[in-house]
Amino acid sequence: MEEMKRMVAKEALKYIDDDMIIGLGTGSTTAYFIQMLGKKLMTGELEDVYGIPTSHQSRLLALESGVPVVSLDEVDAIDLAIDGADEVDPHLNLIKGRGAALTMEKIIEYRAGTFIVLVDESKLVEYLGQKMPVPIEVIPAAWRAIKEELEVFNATAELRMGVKKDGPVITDNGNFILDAKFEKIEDPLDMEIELNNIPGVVENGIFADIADIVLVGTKDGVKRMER
Ligand SMILES: O=C(CO)[C@H](O)[C@H](O)COP(=O)(O)O
Repeated sequence: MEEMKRMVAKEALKYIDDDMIIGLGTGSTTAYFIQMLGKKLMTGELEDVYGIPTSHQSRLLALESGVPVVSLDEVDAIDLAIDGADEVDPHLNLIKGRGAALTMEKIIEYRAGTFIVLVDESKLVEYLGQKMPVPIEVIPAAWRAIKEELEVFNATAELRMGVKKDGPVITDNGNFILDAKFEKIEDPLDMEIELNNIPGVVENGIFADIADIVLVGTKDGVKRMER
């Protein structure tokens, strides 16, 4: 599994040129990419590449790896974004947010000229919701009301609890995460919009029609899916 993650991260480097602004996703697969990008910058193989982190995790790792960072309000455009995913359907719709960084990830990746997703083959599903719940970032005061309102969509939601921390997970934006298990998400774009219409929802982990390229690590090498 780790080898597949390294393989796709290495492949993603081929899309990076000098003078690019790159959205830096969150998670273990993107972490390999950030470290490899740092090495290319240190050796001078790449120059003047700046990263826009999507989380504290990616910001700290970028700084540690030698990737200079900028924020969204300092740039005119984002050339490319690289990130992992928890599920990918055949139309390249995604579920993201296991790392609770979905809001900033969507803010950056929606605006990137090209959004490239890095996964291993275990993340490929026939339909969204097949294996994973949809993480939903919510304003803390609204979590219980939203949990109940999600029943309209036949979804069962759990408040995500911290590990090595008592009580709920607090996102980088100071909010809670509800993990909502759906039976089957028939229309990802429609569900993404519906969920964001619930007052108190900050953002949800369905990324419909955003990914341009998915690089899939398999036992036989890297496969490329394109929209
Ligand atoms: O959405 C995410 C974080 O919010 C991650 O990109 C997603 O969970 C995949 O992570 P990993 O590469 O560790 O499997």
